[in-house]
Amino acid sequence: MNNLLKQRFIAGMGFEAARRLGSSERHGHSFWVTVTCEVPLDVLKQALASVCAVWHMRDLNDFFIEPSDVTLAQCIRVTVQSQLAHVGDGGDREVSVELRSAPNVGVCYEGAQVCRWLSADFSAAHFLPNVPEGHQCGRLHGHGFKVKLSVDAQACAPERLAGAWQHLHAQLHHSHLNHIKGLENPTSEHLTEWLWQQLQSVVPLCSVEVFETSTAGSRRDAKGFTIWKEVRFEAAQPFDGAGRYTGHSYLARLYLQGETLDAQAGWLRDFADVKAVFKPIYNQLDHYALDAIADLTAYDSATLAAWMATQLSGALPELSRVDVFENESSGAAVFVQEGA
Ligand SMILES: Nc1nc2c(c(=O)[nH]1)N=C([C@H](O)[C@H](O)COP(=O)(O)OP(=O)(O)OP(=O)(O)O)CN2
Repeated sequence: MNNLLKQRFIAGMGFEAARRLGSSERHGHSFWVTVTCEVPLDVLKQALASVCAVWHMRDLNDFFIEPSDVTLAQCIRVTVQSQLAHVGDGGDREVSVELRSAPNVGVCYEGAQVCRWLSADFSAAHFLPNVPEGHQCGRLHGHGFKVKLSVDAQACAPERLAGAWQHLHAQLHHSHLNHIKGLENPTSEHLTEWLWQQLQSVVPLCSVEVFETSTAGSRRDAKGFTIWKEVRFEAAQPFDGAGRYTGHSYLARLYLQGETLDAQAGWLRDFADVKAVFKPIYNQLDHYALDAIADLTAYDSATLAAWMATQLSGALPELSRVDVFENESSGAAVFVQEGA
């Protein structure tokens, strides 16, 4: 197998603006926008900043009759794309846009599809009955779970999505998950599958995500399952050619993908295994300077993510993507593609 790496930078930015939608009163939002594209991070940030600057502290109805999340995301995408048309060899750039208009709602524009998402919480107890003896998840414990439900934005209004979730929240909140039919082995993967089955005929579903802890979770979509595990580390980064350094509290997010789950365990791979495989890499990074790593050729987040993906792909054949963030506004994603 030859693993090809495709890298994309991720830039995030906020803006404050007012709007009136339908018959609602004029109200204010703290919007947050994330754009992903292959162009260098500083170029991407500049393009995003030029859109956000125009709308910041303005009334969005001065620009649009109905400044819905979908309209704003579409406009950001087209504007960023046109700003990037002159970069490198030019041509159309694939730009993904995620717009969060409130802490729990937003839209995501990827490829040709615009998805509307709703995030929500529920608190519940569970244990995993099929883990090896002594595994911490074999004991009865609990989580403040988060879910993120994404639907086709053109075919599902926010109220319909919220209504569909209310019904499920009533079943899950303050429950013992193992007692719910279909959740006898309530791994994150089984929870996403259960939610997928419950919602599929009710709303035009794109994906279901379950955040079991603040560092690990699972996603179910039409292609199958993705899980992620996050690890934070503190490192110094060479800043320029003159010997200056800066530093970041980095976040690495490792994604594993598969169509089917281990029948016994009910998961793709134990989150704890993913963390254990990452540990030797973590040990080289945490509280070190990045230029102490001999085979790291540059110190930006894309190079770091690619280096991690190369180190990890042998031990984690299901690895599909590695994200590295320097902070909330600056990061990169490296996609692992199986090549010929
Ligand atoms: N693929 C899966 N692996 C694990 C699941 C799961 O549902 N799917 N569940 C668990 C446990 O329930 C556990 O609560 C979460 O695991 P883990 O990320 O290992 O939890 P920690 O709090 O120990 O992780 P930190 O790295 O300290 O944040 C186990 N695996």
